[in-house]
Amino acid sequence: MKFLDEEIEKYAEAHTSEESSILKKVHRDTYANVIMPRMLSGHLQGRILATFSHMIKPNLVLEIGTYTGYSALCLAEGIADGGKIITIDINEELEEKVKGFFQESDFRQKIDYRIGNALDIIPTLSEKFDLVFIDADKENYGKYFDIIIDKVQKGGFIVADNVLWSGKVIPGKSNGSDKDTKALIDFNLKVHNDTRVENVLLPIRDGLMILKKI
Ligand SMILES: C[S@@+](CC[C@H](N)C(=O)[O-])C[C@H]1O[C@@H](n2cnc3c(N)ncnc32)[C@H](O)[C@@H]1O
Repeated sequence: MKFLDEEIEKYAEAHTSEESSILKKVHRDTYANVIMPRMLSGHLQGRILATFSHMIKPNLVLEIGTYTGYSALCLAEGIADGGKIITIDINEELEEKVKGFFQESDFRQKIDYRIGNALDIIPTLSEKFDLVFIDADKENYGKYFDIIIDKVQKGGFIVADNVLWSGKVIPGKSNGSDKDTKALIDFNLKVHNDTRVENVLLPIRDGLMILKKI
């Protein structure tokens, strides 16, 4: 399913700042050579993530789900001097390619790329994050929230991708029985009812849940 009406998406992209040359390269290479390229955030969502990063000016960012590095490069754009993004992915097959992209970018010093299961790595992190982007396996979204919430600064943000799941989270649009749909329905309800955060569900692309820790 296309996330947005095609004409609207084209118009929005035509009136949005261009991607950098490295982002264009990651995009092109991912679509030519990597399976499931639709997982990559893309032009419009990438500029939104970069804008959030510029607005927050974070010292420390955590990303769960690097894939080919597109969103990590966008999130790195607004990081304060001396700050960094830790980005985690379980897929070691993409490691060399992604390292090459990061190395080629202006943000090579700011990106700490780790390979492994985020559920194992996150509990070992002692940092406090200003911004967290959750974009990995949907069935663990609730667990990711539980293990990161105490590692987010007061006033910091968590952004979770794909929370609309092509509309399947809407009552009656699916029977809600596949595990990813069920996990996202549970996640949306869980964070909406959690008094430690304020939230807004942005119906952009496949849905971005924005949580502010209060
Ligand atoms: C949707 S893609 C990420 C897309 C990327 N954030 C972007 O916008 O370009 C999801 C990624 O999560 C990774 N992933 C899945 N389960 C994981 C886990 N338990 N720990 C770390 N990464 C995981 C997958 O290997 C995949 O590369």
